[in-house]
Amino acid sequence: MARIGLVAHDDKKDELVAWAHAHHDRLSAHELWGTGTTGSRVNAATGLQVRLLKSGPLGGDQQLGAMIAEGRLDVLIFFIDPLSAQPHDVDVKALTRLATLYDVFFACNKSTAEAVLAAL
Ligand SMILES: O=C(CO)COP(=O)(O)O
Repeated sequence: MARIGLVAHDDKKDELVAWAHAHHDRLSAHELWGTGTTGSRVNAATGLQVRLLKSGPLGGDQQLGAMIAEGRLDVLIFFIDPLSAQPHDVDVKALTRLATLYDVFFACNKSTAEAVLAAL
């Protein structure tokens, strides 16, 4: 069982929800964590039990970063929107930096998320 963080920027939330729905059975075998809005949407649409952190712009990205730094998260699935500026860009950078630094599985698009999930 892996500990997986799920996050998506607003324009990518539909895509992440659809991906989680498509992989419900596989994902249900893992411990799921999510930023507030993303996690709530996945829970409502799929019936999965994502444990909710704060919304990303209110500290949820940093909570996931802290989990990575403390060795409490194995995988980060973060559907990033490359076409929109984010008001909390510094938090996004901090999270992606820690995911890279601590060498956790880190998928920022759907194709990579498919590969990571298949590898778990
Ligand atoms: O902002 C986010 C990632 O940077 C995601 O946060 P929400 O899931 O709360 O929208």
